[in-house]
Amino acid sequence: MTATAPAPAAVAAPQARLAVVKGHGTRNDFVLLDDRDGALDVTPALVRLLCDRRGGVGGDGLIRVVRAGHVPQAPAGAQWFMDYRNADGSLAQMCGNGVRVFARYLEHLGLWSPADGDLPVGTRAGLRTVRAVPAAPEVGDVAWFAVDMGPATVVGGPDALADGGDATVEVDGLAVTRPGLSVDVGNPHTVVVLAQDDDLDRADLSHAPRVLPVPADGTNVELVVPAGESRRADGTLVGRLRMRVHERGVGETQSCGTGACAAAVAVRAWAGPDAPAVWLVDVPGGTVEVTARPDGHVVLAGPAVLVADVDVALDALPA
Ligand SMILES: N[C@@H](CCC[C@H](N)C(=O)O)C(=O)O
Repeated sequence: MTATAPAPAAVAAPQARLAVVKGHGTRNDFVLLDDRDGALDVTPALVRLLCDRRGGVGGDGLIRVVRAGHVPQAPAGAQWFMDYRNADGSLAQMCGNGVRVFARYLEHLGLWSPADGDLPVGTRAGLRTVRAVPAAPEVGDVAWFAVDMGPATVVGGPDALADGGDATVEVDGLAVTRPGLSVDVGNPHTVVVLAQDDDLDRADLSHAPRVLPVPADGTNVELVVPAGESRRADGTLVGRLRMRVHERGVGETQSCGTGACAAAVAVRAWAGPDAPAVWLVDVPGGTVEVTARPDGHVVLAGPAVLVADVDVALDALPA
């Protein structure tokens, strides 16, 4: 009689895992992915699943860190490329809150340190440079990052300003259609200035505002209320805005960095040459600072926070 070998103990099939980090800038939140060697196939479906707030990790967008050498469209001068995707899986050219969180993530990965000096980041909108700075004095003694966002331009030029805007925008919850101003910050924005806080609070951004003429590539819509000016101890005149935003490819978010730049540039263009160059923009998720430099570039400053390391069980995501 031959001995029967004992049955092997059941071994669970190894699960496919993906290590990601969750981070945010003024509660505009992102799933961060380290793909430094460009080995991952990040499909729109995977982005949607990871950004899903119930079935996935949850985020307004996904940011993939990849060496610029692995990205044919990366601009010259960058070692790292920020591959930004909206929560619906679509590509966007630029994310102002995201690029600060990108820098914080590189620091966390040991791939860059503020002590190394400025960080040039490749994006689909071109090169953006990030550096560590102290927060605006109105906010307190915390560490921020500042980003040279390049030029932010009123698309229709002076004609659009003279006409009160180059678009009309219909927002649920607001009785009348409003004029909007198109501003290019590398990605498209339409800024609507409202007269009072009440209007801003009443706007229903659970649906996308309807913009005419319909922008060919969609747009991010910012609703803005001017909230006065003040002087800092060093004499700097600072304007203040309240802002809510409906983002292309996402929905209403708690903050939008490129949107804050667009809002400050639009209000400044309407206000004329004596308007402040520095603006604090209060969004539902916090405060960012936008500075219009004499050379036409805008600088966006604000916080960048990492909140969790997540080991995602890819098999658990719905097919
Ligand atoms: N939240 C971002 C902008 C992200 C891209 C935007 N939704 C688009 O499609 O252009 C920011 O902080 O700038």
